[in-house]
Amino acid sequence: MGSVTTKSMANGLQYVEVDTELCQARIFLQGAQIDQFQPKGQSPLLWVSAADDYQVGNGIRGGIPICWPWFGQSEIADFPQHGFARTRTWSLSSVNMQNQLAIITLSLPINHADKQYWPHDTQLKVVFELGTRLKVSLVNTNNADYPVQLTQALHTYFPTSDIHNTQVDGLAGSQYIEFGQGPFKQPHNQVAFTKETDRVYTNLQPQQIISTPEGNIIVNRDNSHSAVLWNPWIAKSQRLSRFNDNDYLSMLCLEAANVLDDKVLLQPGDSHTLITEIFWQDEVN
Ligand SMILES: O=P(O)(O)OC[C@H]1O[C@H](O)[C@H](O)[C@@H](O)[C@@H]1O
Repeated sequence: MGSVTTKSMANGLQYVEVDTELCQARIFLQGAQIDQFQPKGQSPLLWVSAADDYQVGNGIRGGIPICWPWFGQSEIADFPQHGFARTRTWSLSSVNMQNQLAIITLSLPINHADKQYWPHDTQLKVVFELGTRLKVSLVNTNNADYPVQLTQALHTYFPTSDIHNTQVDGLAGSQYIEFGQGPFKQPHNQVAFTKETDRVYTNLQPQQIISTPEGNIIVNRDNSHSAVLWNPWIAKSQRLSRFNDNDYLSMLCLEAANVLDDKVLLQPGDSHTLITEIFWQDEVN
């Protein structure tokens, strides 16, 4: 039998600790941010910077920050990068065990202050399904009587022991925008890392494979035709908060998204679920 326990850090940050026959995981209520997921007998699937000190009000530099209700910079100056969901305290709505899967749902209460950013009557929840795989479903529902538009991303940080021996496959047919330039046609099915990479891909196939010296990580997306591929490389690593100068050697982000022409347009009463599922290709069962 597994255990799912709610705990607190000394500074008050609350988290849900999951320890089952299939995996070990940890999800913070702040940001509904999962920072640890490790299938039993396998390597961790999520990366977190050793420089992060888990402060109240900061997103954690690793795991899966939830970028919502916009990705990147808002069109409105002074609005926070990647929205506000990643620094708010979410409510733990339910915890279930189904077969050996732990299923944990959190929802985001929109308080009075947040209405300056998001005045719309919508509901946001996230469902984590934790087994040998990690499935994350971000569910938006529009309760307003007018259409609502948003962008979003599950900003997943993946580990590698050597970025120089890491590549991402499954990019054929896509196009990308990088550093404000483009769109460029993606020339090959795969990308390796030799410099700062910060690409917003559109028209993207639903599966990518990250090959690392530790093995292949499968990244599936559903209801998403866009994704962000990011490695800050040397100079940006030195400027990033909660990030060590050499951290770029041991991580990459591949972020399941709804951005650019893949943004979400919700008609009154409609729902949309952005899904990502990640697992080691050679699962141990
Ligand atoms: O530092 P943050 O606000 O967490 O953003 C971290 C990164 O997120 C995304 O991947 C963006 O494409 C990058 O440009 C940005 O640097």
